[in-house]
Amino acid sequence: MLEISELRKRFAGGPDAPEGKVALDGISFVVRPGEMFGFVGANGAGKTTTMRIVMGVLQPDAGSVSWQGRPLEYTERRRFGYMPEERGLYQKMRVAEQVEYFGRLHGMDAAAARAAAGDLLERLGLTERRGDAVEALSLGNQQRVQLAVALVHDPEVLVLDEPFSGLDPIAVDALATVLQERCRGGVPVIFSSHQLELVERLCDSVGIVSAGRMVASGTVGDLRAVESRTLRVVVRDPAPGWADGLPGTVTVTGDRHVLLTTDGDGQEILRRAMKAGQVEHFGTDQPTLTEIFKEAVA
Ligand SMILES: Nc1ncnc2c1ncn2[C@@H]1O[C@H](COP(=O)(O)OP(=O)(O)OP(=O)(O)O)[C@@H](O)[C@H]1O
Repeated sequence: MLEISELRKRFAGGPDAPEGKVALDGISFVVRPGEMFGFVGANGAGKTTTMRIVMGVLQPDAGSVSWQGRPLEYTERRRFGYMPEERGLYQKMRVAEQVEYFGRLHGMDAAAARAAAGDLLERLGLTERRGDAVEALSLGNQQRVQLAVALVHDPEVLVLDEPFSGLDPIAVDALATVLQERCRGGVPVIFSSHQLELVERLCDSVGIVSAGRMVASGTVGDLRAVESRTLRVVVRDPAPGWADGLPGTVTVTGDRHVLLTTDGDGQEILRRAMKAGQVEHFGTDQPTLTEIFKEAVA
């Protein structure tokens, strides 16, 4: 597994902030083979810094990164697939040639690189653009090429900084399918994203980072379990004042009254609701990842 332990990083200050900036304040998490890990957090929370340290682009002040129980070195990192925040493609090089070239840089022979590039370009919807220079592509299509470059050498681990940003819904689905396949094949995948519905849909586990610290992590199910549950009761045409004295808030739409509460005795609330009118719904709402995120970083 990939193990990130107690990473700390402070950037040197400039004239405006001589004390410097603590970007990471003890970040730890693990990603297991076959696990898709969604790395989420507000702008500036520390996601990119963490991924750069994992990839050896930056050195931490303290902490360590290990893969399969051993500290990560250049040789292992070479077998990783990385999509950096600062996208890096050769603008004049043609699309297929570029993806093949990166495959060769990772040690593939020419035939294997050509086959893998052709397959990925097909999967990511770029076959018709394979002969175009990268600079002639739209930003979203350049992003697809960047993804093909990260994936071409069949990496052991994938570290992707906002891979879904700027992609249209068709490309999002194509990339999600490719990543899920790699994951099912045993590859740990870390990706950062601000698209929380997507993270919720795709990821086995999620880490929420805030100001350089991991403030919540686990499966979306685990994170939900520690959230306060909201009870939702919908009563049709109830007697006036039916919810007086009950905890929570009532909103009225037409003849439907909706009571939302995180407190109180559910059975008592149900009895009152049934006495007051026709109960159309009685149950707890599952918080979305967006709601969990907002609470965790508040
Ligand atoms: N090279 C640098 N020099 C100084 N400060 C930096 C540097 N790189 C990052 N930082 C600071 O470290 C903090 C973490 O930044 P980082 O890019 O890791 O956040 P992020 O979670 O990836 O944000 P975003 O969602 O906006 O991409 C920020 O306060 C940022 O300004």
